[in-house]
Amino acid sequence: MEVSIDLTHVMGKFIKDQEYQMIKSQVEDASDMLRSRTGPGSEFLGWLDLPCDYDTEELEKIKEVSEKIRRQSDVLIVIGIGGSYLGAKAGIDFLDNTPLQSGSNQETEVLFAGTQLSSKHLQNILDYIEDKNYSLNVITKSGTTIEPSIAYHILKSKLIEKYGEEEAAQRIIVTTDAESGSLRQEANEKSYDSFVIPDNIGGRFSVLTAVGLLPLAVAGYDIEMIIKGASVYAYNSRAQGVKENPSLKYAMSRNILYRKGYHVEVLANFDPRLKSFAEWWKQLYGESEGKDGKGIFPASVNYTTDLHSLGQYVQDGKRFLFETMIQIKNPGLDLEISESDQPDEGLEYLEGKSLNEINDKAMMGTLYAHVDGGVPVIVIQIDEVSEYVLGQLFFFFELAVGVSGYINAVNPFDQPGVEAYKENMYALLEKPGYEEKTRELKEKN
Ligand SMILES: O=P(O)(O)OC[C@H]1O[C@](O)(CO)[C@@H](O)[C@@H]1O
Repeated sequence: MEVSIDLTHVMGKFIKDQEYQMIKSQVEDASDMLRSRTGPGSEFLGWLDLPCDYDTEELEKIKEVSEKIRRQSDVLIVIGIGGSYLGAKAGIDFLDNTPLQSGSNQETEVLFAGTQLSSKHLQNILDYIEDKNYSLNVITKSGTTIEPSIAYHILKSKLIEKYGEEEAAQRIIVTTDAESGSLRQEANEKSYDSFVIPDNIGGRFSVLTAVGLLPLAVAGYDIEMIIKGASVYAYNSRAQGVKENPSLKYAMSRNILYRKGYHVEVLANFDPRLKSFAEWWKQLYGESEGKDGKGIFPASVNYTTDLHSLGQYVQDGKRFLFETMIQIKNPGLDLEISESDQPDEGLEYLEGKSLNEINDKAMMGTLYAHVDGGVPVIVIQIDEVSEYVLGQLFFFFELAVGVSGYINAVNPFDQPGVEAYKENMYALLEKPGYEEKTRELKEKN
């Protein structure tokens, strides 16, 4: 497989063979529970067979609608938050060939709105699209999330102002629940192009549905190859035990480390194309595992940049961290260091070497240093940057978190904790239905 895991730098020093042997049966039980759909949250396991049983009609519809958007618009604004945008952003930034701005080399640029409540951010988007043709893809499973609802409200009224009701309806694409919510109703009434987020797939596991695939197709990427990568990984992993299955090995090793007091996992990359991928991973792991007073806290660093900031803490600070480094074996483009015309520049030892080679040494140097400093380092290797590998990587992490949550005896498919702030916010905004909470919060002041 194009995604593999290397435990050389944790086994022995941080994980004893007996620990591995003793947790093995728990990992296999957790995996069986997932596969047999007998564990908590099993009504949300639609993602598990999704890539292998992909609905070809749905895929064709995604491609058709993406072509229509590409024909009519310079910009697609994806409106969504959490699982309703992180996967698309992760994929677009991972596959992006231009180092400076996400999506900027594409015919139709993909921007994201509704990802927070900043007026400045929204105004920047409004200014940017002023003289451009654009479409909106509003993505929300619940249809009630406040950030995308506000962004949609503002952007839709601008769209209608610019194009009129009739043409605006050709430029709005809704991705939401099959039946419930006002957005579904609006999509039906106005005949918008629309996609369904299946009931049995939670937001953070939805990247391989139209949620992630439509924006990726609009950005010009081969979504069939993404599904192919995920399906090959999903298919092969079905028959594999802990010894062969990279997701199970990952779930196993991080749980052994967690039990030994390594409570924070730092996902480290050595390529900015993986920066947004880490954001997708943080939501997937944070919402799936952080509950019932338990769970590994998922954090991320972007090396070598962060070696000059957080690197100090990782090397030398409090010892409760373990690192998971993603290594791209063939990163593609490789610049060579030419001969210097200034003899005392101090770079002579690098002449003739390439940037990828130097980056590789930076990674190995960091890995050895961190292991010596008491940080266990798991290495996940991917062959290259491609749609196929992206599909594999998405599925690798989804499968691992399902198993990992079960090993730690939590329901990895719910997220009750995110409601607390929402209730307070609604009460403070005096939303009807929250009167009692409003009174309670006002008494705090
Ligand atoms: O797609 P929705 O319903 O707008 O939700 C967006 C995100 O908000 C959350 O519910 C958390 O508030 C996530 O689980 C989800 O991905």
